[in-house]
Amino acid sequence: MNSLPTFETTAATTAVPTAAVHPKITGRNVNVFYGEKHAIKDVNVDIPERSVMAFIGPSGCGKSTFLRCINRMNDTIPICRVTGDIRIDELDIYDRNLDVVQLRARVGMVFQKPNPFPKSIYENVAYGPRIHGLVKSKTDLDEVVETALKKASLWNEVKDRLQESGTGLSGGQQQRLCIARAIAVSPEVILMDEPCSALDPIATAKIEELIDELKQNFTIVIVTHSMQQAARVSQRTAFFHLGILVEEGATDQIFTNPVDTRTRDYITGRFG
Ligand SMILES: Nc1ncnc2c1ncn2[C@@H]1O[C@H](COP(=O)(O)OP(=O)(O)OP(=O)(O)O)[C@@H](O)[C@H]1O
Repeated sequence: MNSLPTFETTAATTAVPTAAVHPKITGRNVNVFYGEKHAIKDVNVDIPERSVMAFIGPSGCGKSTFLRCINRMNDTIPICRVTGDIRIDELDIYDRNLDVVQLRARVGMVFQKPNPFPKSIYENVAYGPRIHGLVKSKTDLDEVVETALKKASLWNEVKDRLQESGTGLSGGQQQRLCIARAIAVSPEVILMDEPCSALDPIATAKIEELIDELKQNFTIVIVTHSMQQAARVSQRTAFFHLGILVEEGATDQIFTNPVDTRTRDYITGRFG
């Protein structure tokens, strides 16, 4: 990192991206306010389909806030106001006629702390497909549960104890169960907010391996404090600082040849 060239600091907000590939998600002039607090400032971003984008940046820079905009989780915070335009495949997800329940089926979420329901392993996965009416019979449901658990690399560990409580699994298994629960409703996008921060290195490695496989079928956006993790799992990285998306690009480029001094300072450990 010491051989990095001298950098110019770029403008305060990101330019509108000119993506070569078809983006799954586009954000244009996105601003987020918590009351008077301006947490996200004029963010423009394109998130490519079937790949992993990492959001990195120092604590409080707005990574989770922006992530939560993508499935309108911020709607649950009364003082939060979002302006601008966010689209998934051209669909304006802030359209007032949009069904947010349907949106959250298309855009699944995995949280920092594994949060399985206090129900059986089977029920954790079966719940979503059942309430969204995705299955016609018990046989269908069994198949969906098995497929989701297999995709989440958990099936072999739980197939003989599907009726046991999901909360009785180890932390890493619980997180894979939460991923299976998200996958079971066939989302297009999976948002992950520091999904490994409560896990040990072995469980973390399993989740990272899984993320790598899942990107074949899903668009994944991950918030992480670990630059090593961002470098390992993502194809593109966006660096946030003080609510601004400072720089976004191919992960290799962000970590080896960032354009902006703030990005370089962060990845070389000068702040954050
Ligand atoms: N529910 C909330 N109410 C008020 N302010 C909030 C709320 N959630 C976040 N903020 C503020 O918005 C800013 C961005 O927070 P956010 O959690 O998005 O940052 P972050 O980059 O994800 O941080 P961390 O890495 O610590 O999780 C911070 O100043 C934070 O205090």
